[in-house]
Amino acid sequence: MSLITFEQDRPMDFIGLGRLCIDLNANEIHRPMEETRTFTKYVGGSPANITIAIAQLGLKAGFIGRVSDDQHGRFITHYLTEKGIDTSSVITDKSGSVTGLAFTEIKSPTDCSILMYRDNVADLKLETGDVSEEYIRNAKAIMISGTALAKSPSREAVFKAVELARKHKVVVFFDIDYRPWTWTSKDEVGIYCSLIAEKSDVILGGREEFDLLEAPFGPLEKDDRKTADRWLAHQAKIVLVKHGGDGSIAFTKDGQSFKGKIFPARNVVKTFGAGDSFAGAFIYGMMQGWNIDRCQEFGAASASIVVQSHSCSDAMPTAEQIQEHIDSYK
Ligand SMILES: Nc1ncnc2c1ncn2[C@@H]1O[C@H](COP(=O)(O)OP(=O)(O)OP(=O)(O)O)[C@@H](O)[C@H]1O
Ligand SMILES: O=C(O)C[C@@H](O)[C@H](O)C(=O)CO
Repeated sequence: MSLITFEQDRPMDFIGLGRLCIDLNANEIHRPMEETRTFTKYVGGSPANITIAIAQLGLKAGFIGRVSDDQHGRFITHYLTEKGIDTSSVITDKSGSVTGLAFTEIKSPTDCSILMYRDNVADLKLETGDVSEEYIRNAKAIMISGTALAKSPSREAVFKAVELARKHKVVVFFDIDYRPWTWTSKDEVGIYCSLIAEKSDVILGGREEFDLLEAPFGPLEKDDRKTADRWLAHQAKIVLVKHGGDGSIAFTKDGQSFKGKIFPARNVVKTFGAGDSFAGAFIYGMMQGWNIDRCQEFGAASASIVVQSHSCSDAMPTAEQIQEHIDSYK
């Protein structure tokens, strides 16, 4: 029997929840931000990227979020619509908030960083009233981004969405997605993200992200198996710990673990976007009923494609492109 069951009678496959932002990726690569003069604009925000990846793979996706009432907000909503993503739960925030910006610095294929401007951002204005029970009930799965827990009222909106998802047997994916901006303390990150991790079916995060969840409650052990067991004792059936270019390990409720293979990128442009493309393709695989190994392989191949591209959202591959990439390593 499969570890995760997706209710098949739902018109929507997947809902992303959280930030809808803009990435400004440096055009002049291999130099510090101080020397960068021009950037290319893309839709960004990790949960947006994951939802775009899933739509690109042919699944029916929607989004719950808020955008700013300006040109940037409209740019994002139009882009999602063009990608076939349902935006009926994407609300235009009228409070004078702005779109979050991520300036990316590409110093070398291994040295990349992100500088975020996130004061008064629209995505964190998401309210409980924006979360419709009917919308959630119509989906097979929902993905929560940990950053949506950084502030109220978005925090309460997340808790409402997760409770409704549980009530209607909608599979809850939780991507810890830690971004230092907008949180007020690390204890706050650990405590709120832990509360959602306890209620989630599948948890994805990097080693350091899982450490943040454990930090408020005792000395860190930095042990993937122990981390997984902590969450598998709650609701989780799969805990996936990501280790950058070294791949990932998936731990399952039945006590097994699976080390994901990687497809070393031949021509890395930048490192960010790997996690989002991995998550999109991994979730797609799960929704096809594939075994964990194959889901991880698909995720890793998608990430390998995206790190060789300038953007994240625009570069999300189709299922055929991912399969071709896998075959090219045989
Ligand atoms: N340089 C690379 N070449 C090929 N595959 C990679 C590379 N870097 C990462 N990956 C793949 O992507 C997966 C996720 O990467 P990573 O652990 O960096 O996620 P992340 O930290 O969430 O990424 P992001 O930088 O997007 O936030 C890895 O498990 C691996 O399969
Ligand atoms: O998540 C963000 O807000 C920024 C992303 O769009 C960015 O490109 C990235 O970091 C991908 O992991």
